[in-house]
Amino acid sequence: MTNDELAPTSARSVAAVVFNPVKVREAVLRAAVEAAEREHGWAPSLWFETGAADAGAAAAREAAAQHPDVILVAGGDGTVRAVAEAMHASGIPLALLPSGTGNLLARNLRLSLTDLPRAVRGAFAGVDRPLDVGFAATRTEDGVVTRRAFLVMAGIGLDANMAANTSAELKRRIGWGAYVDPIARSILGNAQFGLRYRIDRGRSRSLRAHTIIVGNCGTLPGNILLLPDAVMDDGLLDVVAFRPTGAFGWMQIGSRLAAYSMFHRSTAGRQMLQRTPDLKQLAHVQAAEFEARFDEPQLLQLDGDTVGDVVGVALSVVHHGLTLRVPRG
Ligand SMILES: Nc1ncnc2c1ncn2[C@@H]1O[C@H](COP(=O)(O)OP(=O)(O)OP(=O)(O)O)[C@@H](O)[C@H]1O
Repeated sequence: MTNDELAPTSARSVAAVVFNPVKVREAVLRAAVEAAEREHGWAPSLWFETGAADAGAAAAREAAAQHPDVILVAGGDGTVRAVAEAMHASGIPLALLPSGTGNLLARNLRLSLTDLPRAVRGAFAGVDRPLDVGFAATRTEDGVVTRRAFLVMAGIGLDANMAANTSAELKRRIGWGAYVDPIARSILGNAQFGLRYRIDRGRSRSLRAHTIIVGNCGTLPGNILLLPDAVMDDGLLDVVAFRPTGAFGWMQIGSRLAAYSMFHRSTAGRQMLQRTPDLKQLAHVQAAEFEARFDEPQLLQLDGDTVGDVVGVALSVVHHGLTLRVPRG
């Protein structure tokens, strides 16, 4: 039976499932979804596969065109990013079934990464919460401007090189440990780049940095808390520029990130962190918009996927641009 034949004809609710067949065990996923349909009296769900050349945009558009009550996304951050970009304006809630390697969005939302039945039940009977959607308008050397969404982070410099140089096979086998080698090489190379930037359309300033990360969420791979002030639905992006000078600078950044992870868990710890002055090597600012022009083309990554070299980027946020459906509690 095709999805058209299954399209909702009655008052029964219906879900759409967009899934990455490379990342999920389809039979297990279908069994969990069918169990939830029976439990909640929903119509049979509509199914859409992502493809090697299209990480989810086409599937998400087809899914949204059927006006389902919720769209479940089974895949990693790349799949979620592509799906959210294509369907966020529809207003249909999105439920995550984390199935990637990093699952950074799910980690930042503190969702279970292993309990598929719970994640599926959450899609059928969870609660809706708003999420800000980041947008990156990039300009390439030949003048082409492209606008893409991101939900977790945009990274320029070391961060984007890490995303580009980490082999998918290694990531699959050893997870985030695969990032150690590219990080080490980038630190030893200590390549900095020059840029001119503006915050919230203010004065243009220049800066040299090793890497710049602009986050909607604060936690990096390996559970490293990079942006302790980042809140996913506050209408703001958190911008941090890594500007270490030599090995000592990297050590200071390392100790500061360790302190974030250690103290952020308690209220007293968070208050102490708020009183601690920013580290010069780790300059941080919150903004609704961050624009940058680079002296040389720089690699950009969005939610872990490399976009390519860009000469400029404007990063902004749509406050409550997406509705997420998450499990209760
Ligand atoms: N049908 C398919 N066949 C082959 N490859 C696919 C197919 N559908 C999607 N892909 C590939 O899967 C990639 C997206 O993977 P996804 O983001 O789901 O997982 P991940 O990379 O492990 O996630 P994370 O960023 O969380 O580590 C896309 O680059 C896309 O090319």
